[in-house]
Amino acid sequence: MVDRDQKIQVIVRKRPLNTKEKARGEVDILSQRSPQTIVVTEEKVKVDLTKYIEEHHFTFDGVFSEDVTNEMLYRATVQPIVQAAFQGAKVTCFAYGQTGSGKTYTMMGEGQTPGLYLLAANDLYYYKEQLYPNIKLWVSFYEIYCGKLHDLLNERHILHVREDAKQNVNIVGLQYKPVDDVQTLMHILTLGLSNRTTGTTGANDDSSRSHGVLEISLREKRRAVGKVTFIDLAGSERGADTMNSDGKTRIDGAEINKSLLALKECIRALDQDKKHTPFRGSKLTLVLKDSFVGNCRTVMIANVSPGLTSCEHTLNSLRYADRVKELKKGGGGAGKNADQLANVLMLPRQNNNIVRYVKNEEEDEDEISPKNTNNVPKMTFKEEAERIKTNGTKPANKPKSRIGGGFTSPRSQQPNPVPQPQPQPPVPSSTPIFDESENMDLEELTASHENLIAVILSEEEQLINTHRKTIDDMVDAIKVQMALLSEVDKPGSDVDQYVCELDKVLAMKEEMIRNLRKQLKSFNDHLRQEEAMASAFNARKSAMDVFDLETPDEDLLQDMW
Ligand SMILES: Nc1ncnc2c1ncn2[C@@H]1O[C@H](COP(=O)(O)OP(=O)(O)OP(=O)(O)O)[C@@H](O)[C@H]1O
Repeated sequence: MVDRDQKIQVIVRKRPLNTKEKARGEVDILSQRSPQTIVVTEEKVKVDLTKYIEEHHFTFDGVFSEDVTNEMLYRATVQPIVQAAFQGAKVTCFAYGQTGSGKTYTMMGEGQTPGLYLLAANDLYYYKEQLYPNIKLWVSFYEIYCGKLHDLLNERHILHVREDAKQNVNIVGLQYKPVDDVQTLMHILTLGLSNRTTGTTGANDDSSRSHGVLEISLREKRRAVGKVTFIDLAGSERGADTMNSDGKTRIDGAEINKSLLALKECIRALDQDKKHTPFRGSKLTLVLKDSFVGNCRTVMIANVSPGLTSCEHTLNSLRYADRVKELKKGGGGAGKNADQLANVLMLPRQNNNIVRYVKNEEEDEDEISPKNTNNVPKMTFKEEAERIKTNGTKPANKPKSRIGGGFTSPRSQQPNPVPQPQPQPPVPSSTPIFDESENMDLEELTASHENLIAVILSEEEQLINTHRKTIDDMVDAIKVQMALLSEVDKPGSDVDQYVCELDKVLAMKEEMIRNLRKQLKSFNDHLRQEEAMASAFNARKSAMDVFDLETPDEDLLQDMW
């Protein structure tokens, strides 16, 4: 059983071999040696093709074998800390692991077997009824997919994250449903899960590429008391799709990778009582900011698959979990390379020569958040419009406008038909396509790729916001022009005034389009650059694989001697 006073518990759960794996005659490579230890038995082949076995030992707060039920797991891990939520704690439980390793089975359960969501809810209701009758439970359920938040209880509506003046992170528009009993919660969860799996389309879109976040908040009247949050993380191996042939899959994979690395750093900061938590490192950690500061109880469950074919992923999952919380310094699965592994990207080991580094804890959080390396000015469009209003087109001794001036016509006016934006011709890329790639090694290439993906993700969001804002402003501009026309048609109207106002409106429209196209071009250039970088990487990687085959590593040569 976990120690209820410990802030972080890292535990490992092994699932049984499934029917397919058994039918294939797969060997079980995982054995639990003690309640805290698990051993991976990896079969390796020397260059002379003789086989040998390498054992990897890992120690965690708890190791649970395939015989352990969801209920047993719950009693030992989450139940001891659930009640703390009524005393103001933020209880958070993560399920981490490769696709198919049992994350959803653990969280949601299957058939008649309830998962942690329902087992915890049962206990929360029990405590509420027995001890805290004034507290109400509210549920929200959303997913983070490709860096965007979707409300699973509101038809996958896109949600936006905002930080207020007090630096509280708010998810604007997220629906919270009151739940008075476990049956209602069950119903809500089923609805949310159906939105999670059916709401996506396309070959690469599935729930294993998204993080599912279920939050049960405890509130007394309007006051937040505490909360229990469950996060069914994206399949950990999805982060290795960063050099896939499909651009969307690559960007999505990089986002997953970034979020899992940022999550590891945030939990480590919590574990080590660091003053600074790098929660801005990803959308996932930003929305979970609350779970990394103050009165927190966190359980990370690393789900692992036992089959030989999953060996690489299982080792990566165990190494990740090992780094989340170091139980014994320099030990566990990290072994002699602990320091280096602290920063290694958790890619399958065939990509081991691709080493990527994240910032260490001492560095400023702003350095960890994606850098805005593009040339798009930081100025918001509103500021840009203000600038034009005040500097750009303001005529000297401007007569007071008869129609109020400016773009913002009152919302109470009759809506005008929204003009469709003119189709934009493709913008030729003038940015040099990744000239330096030829001089970079794989490590530098991977780091640059990571930065570029961060830029692309933030540019995409900015571009869509600017586009939306441009359409709104264009509608306002049309209203202003219609008002101008109706004024100029009146007998005795001031034509000079009309000319001056119309000129101002047209100049602003031109500036809007210019700004939008500038962002579009930068985004487009970066997408092309990313493609070029991915193909440079793949070419370099293939060359290295050939080299690796021809050059056996030193350990193996020594073994042979
Ligand atoms: N502990 C377990 N006992 C019995 N069956 C299990 C266990 N864990 C997982 N399974 C089975 O393994 C399969 C895959 O599990 P699950 O869907 O939970 O994986 P996952 O990690 O959530 O994958 P994804 O990332 O695709 O959502 C399911 O059919 C599930 O029934």
